[in-house]
Parts: sequence; structure tokens; C-alpha cells
Amino acid sequence: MDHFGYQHGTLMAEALPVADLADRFGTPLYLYSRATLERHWHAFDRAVGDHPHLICYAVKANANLAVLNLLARLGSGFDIVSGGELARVLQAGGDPTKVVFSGVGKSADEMRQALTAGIHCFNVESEAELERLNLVAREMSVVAPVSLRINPDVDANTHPYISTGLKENKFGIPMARALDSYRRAARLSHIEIKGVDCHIGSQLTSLPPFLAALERLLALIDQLEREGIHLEHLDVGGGLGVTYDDETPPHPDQYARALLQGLKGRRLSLIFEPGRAIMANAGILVTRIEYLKQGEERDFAVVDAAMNDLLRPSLYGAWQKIIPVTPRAGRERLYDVVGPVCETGDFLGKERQLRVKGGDLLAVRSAGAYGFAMASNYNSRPRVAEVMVDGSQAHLIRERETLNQLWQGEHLLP
Ligand SMILES: Cc1ncc(COP(=O)(O)O)c(C=O)c1O
Ligand SMILES: N[C@@H](CCCC[NH3+])C(=O)O
Repeated sequence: MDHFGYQHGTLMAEALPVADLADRFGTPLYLYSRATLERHWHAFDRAVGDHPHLICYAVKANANLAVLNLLARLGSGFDIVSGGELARVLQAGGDPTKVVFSGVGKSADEMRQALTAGIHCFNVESEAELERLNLVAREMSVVAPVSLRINPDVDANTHPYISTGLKENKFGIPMARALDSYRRAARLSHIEIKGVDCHIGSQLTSLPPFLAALERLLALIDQLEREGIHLEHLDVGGGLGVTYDDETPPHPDQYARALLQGLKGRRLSLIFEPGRAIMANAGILVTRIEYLKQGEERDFAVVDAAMNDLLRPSLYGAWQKIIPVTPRAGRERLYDVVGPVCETGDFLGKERQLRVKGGDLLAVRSAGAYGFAMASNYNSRPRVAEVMVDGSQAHLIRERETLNQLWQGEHLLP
């Protein structure tokens, strides 16, 4: 069921007309549907059934405290990549014992912070990081629970900027070094080996790359077992894609079934780190057309949202559906939907057929993940408001930034 569907000729967010929300909260505006994000989380959780598992939502996809809090209430764990994300999870009431810490550049301070919080596991991405973590844990007289993130050299068939499991990518420990790294970890006094981890990329729309990575990891797990290194869990990362246009990614049921079959009866518990699959289609970006402008080659719909609010189209050439909030009758025209930022690459969509007038509202769909999370103040644009819709209630979960906030923390010379 789509919680952003049309009713009586106008776009709804659950039980509320988007146009009313735009009037009430202003534009640009991120709108999220609580029912959708909860349904997506449950779909993932249910898919794994009673096989021991932990769903660790990837905080980077959307780190708003209200989002994290709703997920924490469902019993979710969290995949973090910084001390800032850990602080957000704790602030939102998340359970630190369900947190896994990924990322190639963890600082000693971040390690201390995570050890103090008592997280579930560090996903260690290099031998140098392993050494540092051992030292930090020794200083604190604790033992650090560790998974090694292995780079299985599998092509995820996704955009090169979001592919992470190829030899040339910076992520993880190369497969060829995996065994030695585990042996080294086993010798370190303040490291406890818990599992193995991989994450081969984002927006994957088919199963074979996941299964190829799984096969390689299982071969490693069996090899480690023969050496007396026993793993408790296998962290398969995130990466399950969503439908932006006409992609048909596997449903979490199919994905989980394939992985469970791949385990061939091994009783390893599974950790999942989904981000996009939970949040992307639980959010839209609502924007108002400032001007329609006729060019020589094409027309432009200049809207009030820009690349600083939603970077994916500019950064990856990503395609996201752009739909009218209240569709009109009449002739369609072809528009580039562009923002006010002074960059040629500032567009939300190119060559879109639309029937619109100046002042109309548009909604960019699938914007709940990597939308607000990647927003910036470029061109001194205050970051926009975020609203969570819950049935017929709308909650402001992040206020629109004020102009004063733009220079908060800046100082003039004496
Ligand atoms: C280590 C790690 N885990 C999980 C994710 C979440 O990925 P996705 O949003 O594709 O599920 C990412 C981002 O790609 C990641 O780098
Ligand atoms: N930010 C990216 C995904 C990167 C995932 C981070 N590991 C996107 O919008 O598609």
C-alpha cells in the first residue's frame, strides 16, 4: 500500500493532503510516513523469521531523532559510522548493545565513545584499525567485540560511487588478507572476535551479487573454523535496492530466503544493515514552483528546493519521480526541474513531462533516504523542515533552520 497516493485529485501523505501540509509548514519540506517506515522495518524483520538476527538500521540514510526513536521502539538495532551517529542513537533512546560500528576511519576518540557505550560490535576495516582498537581497549581495560569487514571483490552492478565491494574500493580488508587478519586479531589481548562483515554496495536490484559475496564469506568462515576461530555472526551489510523508477529489486522475503538457504544450516546469527530499503520510499520532498521559464532548447521549472536539499540527482545523476501534488488538466510540456543554486548541476530532474503553472507544488518521491541526510547550507540556504505524518497527525520533527543559525559558531576578528 502506498501512503503517498492521490485521493480526490490531490496527493496525500497518509490521511493528510500534502498541499495542506505545505501551507502549514512551508516549502521545501521533507514529509515522512510513519506507517511506511514501520511497515518496511517489519517486512525486513519478519522476512528473517525465527533465525537469530538483528536488524541494524543504517543511520546515515536518515538520522533524524524521531526516525531513530520510532525504529528503536520497534526493537531495531543501528549501524553507525561516526561518533555523531552514536550520539544520535543514544539521544533517540536506541539500545547501544544493538549497535554495530562501520567505517574506514574510526578515530581513537570514537572508539572510546563506542566502548564506553558498550556497543554490540566494531566492523573493523583494516589491520591498522585493529591495532588501534586493541590499544584503546587495553587503555580502558575492556575487550572490544569485533567483526572484520571483508571486501569480497564482487561487482554489485550499481553506480560506481556507491559500489563498495570491489578490489579498487577503499572499504574492508581484501579477501586475500582475510585469514591473516583474523589470525592477527586472535592474538590481540583486548580484541574478541565475534563475526565477519561485508557490505558490497548500495541500491542493489538483484540477488546474485549478494549471493556471490555470501559464498565467499562462507568459504572464509569454514576455513576459520578449521583453524579454531569460531564466529557467532555474519553481518551481510545493507544495500537492498528500492524502486525509484521501474527497478524491481528483490522483496526482503526473497532476499532473506536466499541468504538463509545459502547458509546451508549453519547457525550463525545474521546482522542486516538496511538503510535505503527502510527509508527511501517512506519520504517525499515537497517543493513549490517559483517560475516557469522558457529556454531556447527546453523549458525550466525553477523550484524552491535545490541540490543542497536533495543531492542525489546532482551527485549520481540519480532519477527520482517528480509528480504534481494536485494534477491539472491540459497539455504536458517537457521541463528540466531545477533549483535556485548557482551550479549548472543543480537539478532535481531532467526532461520531465509535466502539466504545471507557476506556484504549483511538486513532490519528489523516494526522498526519505539520503535526502535530508545529505543536505547542506550551500548558497547559504537554511536546511528545510522535516515532518512525520502519522495517520491524520503531522509532527514537526525538525524545524526549518533560521537565518541566524546559518552563522552560528562563526566569529569576526577583533
Ligand atoms: C557499511 C554500510 N552499511 C549499510 C549501509 C546502508 O546501505 P543501504 O542504504 O544501501 O541499505 C551502507 C551504505 O551503503 C554502508 O556503507
Ligand atoms: N548516498 C548514497 C548511498 C551511499 C550509501 C552509503 N554507504 C545514495 O544516495 O544513494
